[in-house]
Amino acid sequence: MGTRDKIAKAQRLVVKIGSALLTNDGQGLDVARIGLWVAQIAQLRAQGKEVVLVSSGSIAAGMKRLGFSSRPTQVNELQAAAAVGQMELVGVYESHFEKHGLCTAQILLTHDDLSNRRRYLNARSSLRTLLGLGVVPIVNENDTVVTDEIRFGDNDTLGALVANLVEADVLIILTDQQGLFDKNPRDHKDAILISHALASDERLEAMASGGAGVLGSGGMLTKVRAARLAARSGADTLIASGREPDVVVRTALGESLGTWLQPEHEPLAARKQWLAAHLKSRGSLVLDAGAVRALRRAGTSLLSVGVKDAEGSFSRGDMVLCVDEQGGLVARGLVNYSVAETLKLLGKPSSSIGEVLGYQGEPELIHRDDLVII
Ligand SMILES: Nc1ncnc2c1ncn2[C@@H]1O[C@H](COP(=O)(O)OP(=O)(O)O)[C@@H](O)[C@H]1O
Ligand SMILES: N[C@@H](CCC(=O)OP(=O)(O)O)C(=O)O
Repeated sequence: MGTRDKIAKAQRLVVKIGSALLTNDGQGLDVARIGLWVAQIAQLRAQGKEVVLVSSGSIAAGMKRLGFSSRPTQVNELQAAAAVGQMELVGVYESHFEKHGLCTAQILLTHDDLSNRRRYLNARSSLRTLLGLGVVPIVNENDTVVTDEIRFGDNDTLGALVANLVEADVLIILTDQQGLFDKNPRDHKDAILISHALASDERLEAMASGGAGVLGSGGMLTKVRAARLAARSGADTLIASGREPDVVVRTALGESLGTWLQPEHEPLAARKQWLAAHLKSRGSLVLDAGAVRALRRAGTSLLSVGVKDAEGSFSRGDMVLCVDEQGGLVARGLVNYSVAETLKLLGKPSSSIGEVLGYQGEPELIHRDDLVII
């Protein structure tokens, strides 16, 4: 079982601070407490570690500034609050970090920035450059321009994707509870803290499905899912209380605080991680039993001979789901042919592609480098 001293050994960490913590019971930002988290991050930096901070709080800060007494429901008002509040949020961080001689940078990301491979590579390169220069990047979702369909929504997911992006060793999620309990501690006095688990343990989702607090967005469920996402690139996740004094520093010294969720598998290669996490599927392919076996056991490419049906509106290069004949998800991958071409190739050997389509493309429907087995 992995241990929390990994924080002490970690070279690169992502620290996520949630809305539930950052705000003074909905009364704007808790500036004094932000100073305490900044001091902990400064200690990590002083030990030579690179830290990316993912911080929520723009909407809560903007609400106070604009005099909204409750969280607006209209998207344009939420976006206005985020635009106003983000200014204050980064200002507070900048002034706290400055006291420790540290320089900060603001990075606002949207789903598109991470799902478009070129922009993903650009985001990765700027973050790595900033870290190399000793800067502490402060990331938030670009709430002012996102629409509902493309929102990350909660910052736990964003934190995990950033951990993937920079290949962090550890993702630390600071929230208003001591960690993940076996049930929502807000509703159950007898809830028990989970100290260690594998991020992939399916029982965690049921424990975490108790909903979010008034100020937060995703609750524990998005934190558990974030841990699973972070595990794809090999990162361990700590979910802990940001109200516990010096929680990060004490954990690094070996104290058993919070919930530690560790990866089970070897990290996926960066390209496959990106594939698994970012693209929305445009259709699906139904695989026969032989193809399912070949993909699962031998890690082969997917050939048209093993595909029985195709649906959706995908083009060459789009992401499709590969399902078995019972509808169970087997893999995701980038397909080499459009849906119209694929339908013509169903059940046919690769050697007939030239004859069926009138031109010779790749012999595989999906190359194994472009496939992620689920
Ligand atoms: N099993 C659980 N263990 C701990 N907290 C839980 C659990 N289920 C639901 N929660 C809720 O999740 C909340 C934290 O999530 P959220 O409000 O989204 O915070 P943040 O803004 O830090 O992301 C807690 O206040 C708690 O009420
Ligand atoms: N991007 C939003 C934060 C979304 C949010 O509240 O997320 P979380 O902290 O995970 O509950 C903001 O800055 O207000």
